[in-house]
Amino acid sequence: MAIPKVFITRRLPEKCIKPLQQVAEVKMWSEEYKPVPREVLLQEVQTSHGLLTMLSDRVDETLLAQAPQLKCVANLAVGYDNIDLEACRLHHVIPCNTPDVLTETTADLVFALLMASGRRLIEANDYLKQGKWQEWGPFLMAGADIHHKTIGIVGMGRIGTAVARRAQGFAMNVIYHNRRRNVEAESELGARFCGFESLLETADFVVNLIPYTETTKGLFNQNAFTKMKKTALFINAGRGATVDEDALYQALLEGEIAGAGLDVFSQEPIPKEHPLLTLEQVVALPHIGSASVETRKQMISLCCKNLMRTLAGEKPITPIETSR
Ligand SMILES: NC(=O)C1=CN([C@@H]2O[C@H](COP(=O)(O)OP(=O)(O)OC[C@H]3O[C@@H](n4cnc5c(N)ncnc54)[C@H](O)[C@@H]3O)[C@@H](O)[C@H]2O)C=CC1
Ligand SMILES: O=C(O)C(=O)CO
Repeated sequence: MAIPKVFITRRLPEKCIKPLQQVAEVKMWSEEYKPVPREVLLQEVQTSHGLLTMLSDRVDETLLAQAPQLKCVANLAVGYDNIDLEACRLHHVIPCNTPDVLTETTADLVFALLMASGRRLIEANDYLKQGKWQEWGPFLMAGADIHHKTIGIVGMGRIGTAVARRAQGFAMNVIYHNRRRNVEAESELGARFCGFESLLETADFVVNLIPYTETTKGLFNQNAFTKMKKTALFINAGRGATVDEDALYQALLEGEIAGAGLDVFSQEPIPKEHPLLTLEQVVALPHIGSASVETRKQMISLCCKNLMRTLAGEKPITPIETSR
């Protein structure tokens, strides 16, 4: 094959993609913070052998039908709900993701979000900077304890297990719900398997790390929030669409649950005027779970390696695995 062509859908540091540039003609969308327009992407795929995509790019039948030479889509994320896997299979395109390299970084952020929500860190910071701090008071910005509380992890895969390991350091009681039993987490971390409803009723911190699929769409609905303790905090770093956000807003407003820490939303970026952002008991982050400089470089490097291998006719390191 003549030199293959790769299109990257966001501007990435030249240094990170150098190895890829040595084996392929690489073209990159010029913006770092704006997604490539759909029509540009549809144009570019017509001549591309490889694509390096972001989680905001839809890789579907329409796109793949216009990409006769495409061999690989390397997604800069472990989640792959933006990719139609069946369409990839039909078009003989290998989809890849970035598992493992982001696990610990994302678990750090999940724990930070849990702590920020429990101990009201953002509210307290704003209170001080807005000049509201006049005197020390016994219950000034008093939050919820984290140590010795029960954490309920929904989606006990790689990241869930890494969060459980952190929770162990805080002497938390770890319960989890997952499609399959996680024997490693049970034996090494003392995590206890639970039915979904039982977890909701028991946990002080409900942590969502489940992928978005047809089955998990809107899993956290009004019924789920009603089951949670009134003192519970809901942490979401999985995907926004696994949550009915109207129901979450109502649950927070009516005191069905005490607060939420959210890194992901149904619509990203979430509009500034969204009702959830008006609540002081909500800590909201712009989807930064895996956003450390080191990890983002590793994710880019893994995407490049997957593309290079596939274009050379070899097996990629991390083709998307759906059987977990
Ligand atoms: N906020 C952020 O920046 C990030 C978010 N994520 C999200 O976290 C998710 C998890 O990532 P990993 O832990 O690496 O994936 P994983 O595949 O190791 O873990 C997911 C777990 O969820 C379980 N699961 C799937 N469907 C289920 C269902 N219907 N009921 C019960 N359990 C179910 C699977 O069995 C698996 O054990 C990703 O799919 C992504 O959506 C991942 C990285 C960063
Ligand atoms: O990897 C993912 O799935 C993310 O959401 C961002 O790292």
